[in-house]
Amino acid sequence: MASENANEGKSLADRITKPGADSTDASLTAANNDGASEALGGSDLQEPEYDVEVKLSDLQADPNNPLFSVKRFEDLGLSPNILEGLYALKFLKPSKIQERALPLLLHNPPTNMIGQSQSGTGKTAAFTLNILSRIDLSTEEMRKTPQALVLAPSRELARQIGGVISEMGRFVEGLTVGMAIPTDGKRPGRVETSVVCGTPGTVMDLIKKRIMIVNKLKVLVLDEADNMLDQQGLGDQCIRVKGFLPKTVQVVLFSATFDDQIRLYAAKFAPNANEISLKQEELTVEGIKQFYLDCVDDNDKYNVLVKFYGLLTVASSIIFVQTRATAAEIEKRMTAEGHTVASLTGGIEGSVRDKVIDDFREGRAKVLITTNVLARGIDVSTVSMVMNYDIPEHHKPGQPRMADPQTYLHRIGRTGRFGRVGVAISFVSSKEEWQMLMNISKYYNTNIEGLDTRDWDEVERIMKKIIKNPRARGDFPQST
Ligand SMILES: Nc1ncnc2c1ncn2[C@@H]1O[C@H](COP(=O)(O)OP(=O)(O)OP(=O)(O)O)[C@@H](O)[C@H]1O
Repeated sequence: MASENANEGKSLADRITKPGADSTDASLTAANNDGASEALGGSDLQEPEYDVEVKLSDLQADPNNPLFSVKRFEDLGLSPNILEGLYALKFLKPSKIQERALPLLLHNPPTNMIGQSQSGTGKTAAFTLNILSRIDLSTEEMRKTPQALVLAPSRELARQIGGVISEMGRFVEGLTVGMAIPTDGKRPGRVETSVVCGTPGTVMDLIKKRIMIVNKLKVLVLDEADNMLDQQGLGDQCIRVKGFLPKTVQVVLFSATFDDQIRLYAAKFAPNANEISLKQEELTVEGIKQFYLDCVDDNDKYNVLVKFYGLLTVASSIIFVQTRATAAEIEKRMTAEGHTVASLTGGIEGSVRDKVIDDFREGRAKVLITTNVLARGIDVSTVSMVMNYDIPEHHKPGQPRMADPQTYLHRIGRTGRFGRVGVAISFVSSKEEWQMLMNISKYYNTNIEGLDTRDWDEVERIMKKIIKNPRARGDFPQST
């Protein structure tokens, strides 16, 4: 039965242990096919997950759902060894983005792509299947030559994507996937893998030092592309990386969000691209129920937070804050009060970050306090609740506070993955913050409902009512 399966409710990323974790070189690790299956640590992916199947088949039959599809993976021109990887993962049908993007991505001659779909709808598999289809592993030399490069905004996301590619390509003979992420001061080794996943700064460094040779590169993917092209530092580095690549490289940009300005810019970065886009009001995921909690002032936010965690047992949740200092402060206070929490922010050494996120994935840590560093892409299926302790905002010195709707959408998208149900709760401690949240609500034409902190029984009742799906049992707030 599904509940006895150690992998119940786990997403692909959850099931994958860190790629190349055994390697002595922390930055440049190769997870080959054998390593990928070893990474499962004896877990049984074949075991039926009835709840998932029933739920997914319902959703995938609803034409309005982003998981809806009329096609089968077999109709999308994928090779048998790639299909085998999908079967092993129990991917029954493509999601809408996979169904639409794959024929365009796989078509020859290769054409650039700017692809948009809601959070948790399977963009990673879409670009992974294209990569696996395009790389040439016919000779030993080619197997050691970087042919596909995926850039992501955080080391955690780069590692996650590397794991997904290894796992999905576990039946593709000769596949190796390398990580190009900061090494905590250790000297990186030469990149001799056909697929490389990394962060732009490190990749740029490796290319400049000629540790990574890119003249045979066929595919460049920017995941979270709007973020990658928007941020001053990341954007510059992405442009410089692209400048080193063959002119024929297929540029693939994916994200859940592309505002108008970035879309124009993306079109320059990926010229003549096929585009798949969504309207602003189509971006929110139905399974994610959005709420806000009124707090008297900034200090009161902490009281409300611990009250919430005191009343309800939450298995896996993420608390998003605006600054590293707030993350450290909440971690300290919650730990002192006996809560088991972990914190991951940009200031921490890479190897420590890896341990924190791996502990969270494996369920050893249930509450993760973090900044926007983990707002995007992270796929941990057991996350049933996201807290916006601080409402995401743009920082423009000297200007009035302004909500950041894109970051809001990505943060809340860490729950409700691929048809699952989740809750997002934002803390509001002033009129200004309430206005910012209402602006976000208007931006997406979505409802963000108030929870009354004077009646915690009611709060608990509402929370429990949302999770009707038995799969959510045990990973959602329970009465203590
Ligand atoms: N066709 C499929 N069938 C079943 N599960 C799938 C399928 N495609 C993807 N998934 C699962 O859905 C989850 C979300 O996928 P993924 O992380 O690629 O989302 P995403 O669209 O990149 O989201 P985000 O915008 O948040 O980065 C993953 O756990 C993945 O394994």
